[in-house]
Amino acid sequence: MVDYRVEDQFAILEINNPPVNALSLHVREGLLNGVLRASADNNVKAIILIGKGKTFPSGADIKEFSRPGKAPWLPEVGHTIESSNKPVFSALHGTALGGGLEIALFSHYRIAEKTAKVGFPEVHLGLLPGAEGTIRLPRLTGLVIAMEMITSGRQVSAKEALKFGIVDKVVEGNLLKETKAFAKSVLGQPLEPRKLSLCGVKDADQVDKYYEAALKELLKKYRGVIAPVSCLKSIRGSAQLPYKEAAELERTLFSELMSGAQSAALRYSFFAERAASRWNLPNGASSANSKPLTIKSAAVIGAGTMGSGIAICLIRSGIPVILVEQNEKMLENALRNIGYILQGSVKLGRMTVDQRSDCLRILQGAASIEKLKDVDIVIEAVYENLKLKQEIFEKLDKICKPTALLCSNTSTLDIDLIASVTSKPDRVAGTHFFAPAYIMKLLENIYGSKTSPITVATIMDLGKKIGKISVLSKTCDGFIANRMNKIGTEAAFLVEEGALPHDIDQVLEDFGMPMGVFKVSDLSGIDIGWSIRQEMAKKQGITLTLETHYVSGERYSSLADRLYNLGRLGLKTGKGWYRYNNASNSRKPIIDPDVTDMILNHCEKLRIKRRQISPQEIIERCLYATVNEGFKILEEGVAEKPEDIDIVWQYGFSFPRYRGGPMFYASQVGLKKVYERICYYHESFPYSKHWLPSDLLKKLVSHPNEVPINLWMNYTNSKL
Ligand SMILES: CCCCCCC[C@H](O)CC(=O)SCCNC(=O)CCNC(=O)[C@H](O)C(C)(C)COP(=O)([O-])OP(=O)([O-])OC[C@H]1O[C@@H](n2cnc3c(N)ncnc32)[C@H](O)[C@@H]1OP(=O)([O-])[O-]
Repeated sequence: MVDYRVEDQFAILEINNPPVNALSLHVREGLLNGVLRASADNNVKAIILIGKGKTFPSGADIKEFSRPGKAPWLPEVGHTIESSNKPVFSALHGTALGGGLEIALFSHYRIAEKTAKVGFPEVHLGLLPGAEGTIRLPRLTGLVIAMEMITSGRQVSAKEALKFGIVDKVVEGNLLKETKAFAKSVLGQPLEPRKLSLCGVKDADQVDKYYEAALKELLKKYRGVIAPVSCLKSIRGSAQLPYKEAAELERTLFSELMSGAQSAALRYSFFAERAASRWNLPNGASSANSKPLTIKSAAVIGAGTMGSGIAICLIRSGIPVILVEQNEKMLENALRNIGYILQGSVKLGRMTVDQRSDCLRILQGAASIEKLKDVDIVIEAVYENLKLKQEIFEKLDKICKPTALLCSNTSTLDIDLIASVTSKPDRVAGTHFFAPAYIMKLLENIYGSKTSPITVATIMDLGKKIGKISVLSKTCDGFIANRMNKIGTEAAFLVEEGALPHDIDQVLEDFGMPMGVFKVSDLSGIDIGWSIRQEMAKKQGITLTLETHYVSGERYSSLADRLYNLGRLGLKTGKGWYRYNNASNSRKPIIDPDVTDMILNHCEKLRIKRRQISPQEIIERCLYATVNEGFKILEEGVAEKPEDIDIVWQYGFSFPRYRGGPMFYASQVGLKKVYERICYYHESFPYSKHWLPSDLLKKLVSHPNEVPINLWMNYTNSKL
């Protein structure tokens, strides 16, 4: 794992632990032994640490964190490096992150290849740099930069690292050769000034001021998240305490974080995100054995908010797009708006003026779909209406080349029904973007019963290419995201029973959701949900009225329909579940007594006796109903694994990552407890079939060993 060789009186310790040279036990042993051996070898003048393959170590081995670890620990390896009698040079390329950067900070000198990046991403895992990174970085960069880098987890370029004093030289060409050349230029110089444990923090006298300012920012930016504040405390220790005591404080804070629920959830999320990109179809096809097609051109049908957003995602990645819209005025507006949105990206420094021009150059509008005969993929993003979509797909089937993929941005409709009107259902799939499509990271891809593995591979690959996190779902009503989302349904029932919209929003926001469900509903538009409900009613051949309380034996709340009838369509009309000050263009929701009156009126009409509802009940009703549906989704194979569901929730609904996602959250609460509460609510609300306990969940609780291991992750069994 660490190859040792001597060349030109340099001991080269080459770390070889693909794919990212993580600092696993054998790497730590190899480094420790290698440094001791080189230090004792009279033929060696200096030691070079370098990574084989694509990178210098990108951190500690995160997989080791879930099992009891073994010495030597990283700080011990680090101190052996620093106290060597020979100068140690770290030669950085790729991504020198976390423990990797800490090893470099124990070295006496750091040389970086021009394209290298360095950083401390531990905070994203709910941790802090635990091998004295929080003590050493401030000694090089000063407190402000160290605070910013460590609490944000930002990776900085080699050039920036040089400016900050993190690296001593940036080189181009052969990294090892350049490192040797640099080493020769400093050989013989005293090592003591290069040992960070012997240096002070330059701006230590300012620490309280910097700490307070940074803390204020962090509490605002990362509400409810523990690690950034612990990082800050440890950095403060680096300035206030003698080195050894600061290191002890860092270790204590690190251990606290490591044993906490947030880090467990964040580490799970790291692996879940990577697991979600791997997929298996029931017919044996998988991401491992299916090759994607190359997408060189695309078309988007419908120039509304979604269509325009999808077009932006594609052109930003260099894929030429034809945006189709029958209504000329709307097309003109959409093209102009896309220009404005990209202008906004330029202002935010996310793209250059030239990049914006390149994007706009590969975007063209068209009034009819006749022009789409040569494109590789079509993404339809028109109104959520099956008949309309089928008409479009029927036409596309005739116009597009036989190899073109035909995709729908539907959020609920059955892909098989859409595919059924085409002659090539194997080429039809769902590509469900989340609004705003050019910001939200999730792409929920949907396969139907006839979708081919090549089509699946291509849309999953396309997601990655356009910077999305792709998750695969089998077709069903609502797919993973919307089928599972029972928060809105239960929230409306809770309002009928006694809570008010802002009570529920507050509880959900305290839980960590960035925005409560009623605020989200106002933002996306009350009419959106209304038309979905109307479509559903039409399918069932029923008419919904404001007094409808049951639909096909299922409890139904018409509260949102009342808002729709009042023309309260949400933010766009200045009124919805909340009121908005349109005069000042404010998006800030204001509690509206008219809504409270409407709710009380509604309850009176339906003779519902209102009661006090606790925050605990709000969380349980909103989340456990969702989790129960998640287990049904797993049972039916709609989602292949719980990780897929959790990633959908993190990236589609901004579920707090530090809680892992609804399925992981349930495992942390304890599946037995969750199951018991689901049974209790099922008894209390027999007319809501989403409370009918999932068989899989029941089996997991009563006979965990009978559940196929790939359906659930290791974390769960320990919590049962
Ligand atoms: C006594 C106290 C001791 C305390 C010691 C504390 C030390 C320290 O402060 C703590 C840390 O370093 S915490 C760590 C701080 N460091 C970080 O947080 C860095 C985390 N890593 C990254 O950000 C990205 O992986 C890179 C940017 C490195 C590469 O991106 P890319 O090129 O797109 O590649 P990719 O697709 O992302 O990954 C490829 C494969 O590698 C896998 N894997 C990756 N890193 C791993 C790791 N550290 N480990 C294990 N595995 C790791 C990954 O799962 C995937 O596996 P799969 O089976 O193929 O799915």
